[in-house]
Amino acid sequence: MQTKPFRIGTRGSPLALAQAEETRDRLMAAHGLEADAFEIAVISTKGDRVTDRPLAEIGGKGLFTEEIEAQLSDGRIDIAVHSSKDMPTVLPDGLYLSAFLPREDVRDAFISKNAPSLDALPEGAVVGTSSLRRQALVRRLRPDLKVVSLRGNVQTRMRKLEEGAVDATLLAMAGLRRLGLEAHASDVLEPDRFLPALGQGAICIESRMDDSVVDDMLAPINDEATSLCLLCERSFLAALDGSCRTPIAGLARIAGDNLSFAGMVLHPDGTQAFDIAAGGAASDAASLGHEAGMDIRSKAGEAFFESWI
Ligand SMILES: NCc1[nH]cc(CCC(=O)O)c1CC(=O)O
Repeated sequence: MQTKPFRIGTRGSPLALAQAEETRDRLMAAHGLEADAFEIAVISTKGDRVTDRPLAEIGGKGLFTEEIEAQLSDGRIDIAVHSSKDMPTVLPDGLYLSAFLPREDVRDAFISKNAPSLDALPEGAVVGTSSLRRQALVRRLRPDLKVVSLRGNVQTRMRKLEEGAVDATLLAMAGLRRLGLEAHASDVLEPDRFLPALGQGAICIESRMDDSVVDDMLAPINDEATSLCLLCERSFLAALDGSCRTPIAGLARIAGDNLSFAGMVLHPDGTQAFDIAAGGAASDAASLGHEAGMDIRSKAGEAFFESWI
């Protein structure tokens, strides 16, 4: 008798595939299964198909997840593997983030052929990134630089850099490492200066709420510390209710039973930023994140969020 393979849904970019394979490999190791017990199903999303416009412009939550979640909801796949940072805070009914893999490097990398660091770029140099958070942070640290949008997957962006379309770009260290491209990083930006995106570096697994077989399958590969950090970070994001046009950054870290969180919202032009630092028991991850979000909202004032939209 042939048993049905366990189906893992993912986008088709090299990074997404590497993440799906890492998940499969961890499941194989945890359950003593062979690779042929799994099938990786590549699913194309709107975010993958529309490549000529900035993401914030296409708008709509779940640009990279909708088609995958539709297949998950109706049982065509058993789990979906995502980058946590690309996941909206509200998921379709009946689905949830059921496991998080141990977090990779959370930091952003600075990549350039012309300068060893962001500080060393000559005045007026062009930095290409389509992330509103990275754009705002660069403008804040280096108002003299020219920031332009640069979309495409990691490889595409590296190619555009190579071709000289921009002097520098910024990418997540996590993605570079998963693709074996970390040697391309000219510098690594520390979170105290360049706060990463919420969820950066964490692979998450989405599944159906009523699927206890899948829950049991995922339990041994879930990383508890990453899971608590993401609970805090996603609660922060949910409390802020940020549109995809709001530059938002934040990072939770766990040491023993304690969780510390740093969060920030920025004006897209980098001239204004509000930040928050919080800490407490790791078991209070959700409320710490929520309160940090409410706090930063009242600090910034509602007008701040509406001033550029
Ligand atoms: N939005 C694309 C995306 N989503 C997750 C990562 C990196 C991997 C991660 O953060 O886990 C990237 C590429 C990048 O920002 O460089």
